[in-house]
Amino acid sequence: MTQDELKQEVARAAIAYVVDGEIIGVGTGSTANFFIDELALVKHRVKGAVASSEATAARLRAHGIAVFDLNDVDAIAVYVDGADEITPGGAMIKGGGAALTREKIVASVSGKFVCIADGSKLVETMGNFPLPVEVLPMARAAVARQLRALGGEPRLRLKAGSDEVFITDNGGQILDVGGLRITDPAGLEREIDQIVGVIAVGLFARRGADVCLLGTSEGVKTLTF
Ligand SMILES: O=C[C@H](O)[C@H](O)[C@H](O)COP(=O)(O)O
Repeated sequence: MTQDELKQEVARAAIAYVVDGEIIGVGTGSTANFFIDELALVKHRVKGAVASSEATAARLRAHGIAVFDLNDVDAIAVYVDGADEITPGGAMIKGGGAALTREKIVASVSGKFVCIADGSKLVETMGNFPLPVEVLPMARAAVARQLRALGGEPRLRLKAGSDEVFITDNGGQILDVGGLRITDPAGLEREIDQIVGVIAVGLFARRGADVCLLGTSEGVKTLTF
């Protein structure tokens, strides 16, 4: 099976977690896009969605799914999103698609985090995938120095195929931090969160996944944490 077929399988499996009549939290990225397309097939079952990015909001709307502002929503039963890496304990690196801050906010008010990922995302120790850190533009160099002091190798994210700096939906910039071997995800998340100028770090350890639907050649495996 191709990676896209695995993503589609887990996206389809995630529909089992949709709660009828509720507003659902929806993540960002290629796997989340497959989920949005599956959700569209059962859209009569949900009241609508809270989106974790402008791109996700646009895709939901294109399918005729109502998009709610998080400020108008008290609680979300289920949040469905992909991951760049996930450990057997349910900690994740996210933000390859630059949506980490809004993803973290929507996940924080959601009762259940359902991670959907192809099997290549499961790792014993995270860090091969450079850790995204969203920063205020004026603090970029100061934050980068502190990330270097933690042993990381930060690189400023540029727009694909260009020399222009990538700007997030929030007006932030992203430092992709290589060279880390993340043996204590919750500790590192706390440490990076405390650096002044950081908007959010793409480590989801203190609020990790509750369930991971993992796409493998033997079918969808369900990991619960
Ligand atoms: O910012 C993007 C998100 O954290 C994505 O969930 C993550 O990058 C995984 O994306 P994909 O499903 O495209 O591998």
